[in-house]
Amino acid sequence: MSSFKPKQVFPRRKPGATPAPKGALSIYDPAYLGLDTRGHAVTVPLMYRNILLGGEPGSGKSVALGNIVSHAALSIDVDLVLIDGKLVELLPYAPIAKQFVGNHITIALRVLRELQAEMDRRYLHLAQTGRKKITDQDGFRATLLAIDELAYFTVTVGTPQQQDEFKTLVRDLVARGRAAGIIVVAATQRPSADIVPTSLRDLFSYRLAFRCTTDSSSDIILGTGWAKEGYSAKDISPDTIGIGLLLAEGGIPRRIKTAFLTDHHVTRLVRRAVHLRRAA
Ligand SMILES: Nc1ncnc2c1ncn2[C@@H]1O[C@H](COP(=O)(O)OP(=O)(O)OP(=O)(O)O)[C@@H](O)[C@H]1O
Repeated sequence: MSSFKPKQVFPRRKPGATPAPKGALSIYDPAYLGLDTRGHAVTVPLMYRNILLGGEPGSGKSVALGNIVSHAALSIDVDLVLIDGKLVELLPYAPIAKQFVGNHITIALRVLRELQAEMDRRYLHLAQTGRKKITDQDGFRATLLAIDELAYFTVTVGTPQQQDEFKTLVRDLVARGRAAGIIVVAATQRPSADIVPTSLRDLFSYRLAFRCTTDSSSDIILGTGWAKEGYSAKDISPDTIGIGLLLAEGGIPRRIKTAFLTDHHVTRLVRRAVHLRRAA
């Protein structure tokens, strides 16, 4: 197996700006997710992308989401907005998050509305400057919005109106956020059409399906027809936690094993991220 050493990339800066602190990563560089079946490192680009993670409870979604959020934590050129219906999964990253929301739909809606307004401001800037997407030279920081458990906010808590508003805001951010430098990474343990309708799923350029109970729930994450082609997350054995099928835009699903950060790793990583962000 090959071992992966994350590139220590110094975020690109405007000419004349103070240099980035040593060891900082950049959101413009791909995030390390784990290994493929040949032992090769698997990375996913984050900037201008959205990522959907799905699978049954305990299959490894939060660990994968943690890998992505960890890359963003160490990337001093991105703000983290974390919405965690389970409260405890993303909580360790709260010290470096611009906004952290637990299992509170009213606050989650307020944060999403603010992000939508920010996205609109950025589109106005793009329109005024005749360009199509925000870059690191624009003076706008990238934002990573991570949502752990879509279903919690879209079917479990809140009134039907709040749940609908949550769905609408997330859909808008997934549909229009990329060019505005807003990355959405969302996880769900309920891969069903009411939680992830096709029209929403298709907006995610990267999809990662962990073990699913049926071929159709696997297809809900990866896309219709993949199970028939032999790519179904139903075939992942319950004993193999952290194994998933990763579909990258335009490719075919690839079996991967995610890297596993222990609580201790995460604590140390966040401490490092706090230091890097203070020094930036
Ligand atoms: N890549 C991995 N390597 C080793 N163990 C893993 C890996 N991924 C997950 N696990 C183990 O499986 C447990 C469940 O994983 P995780 O919390 O990510 O599942 P989940 O799909 O988010 O579950 P739920 O939907 O119930 O929250 C983890 O606490 C960890 O012990």
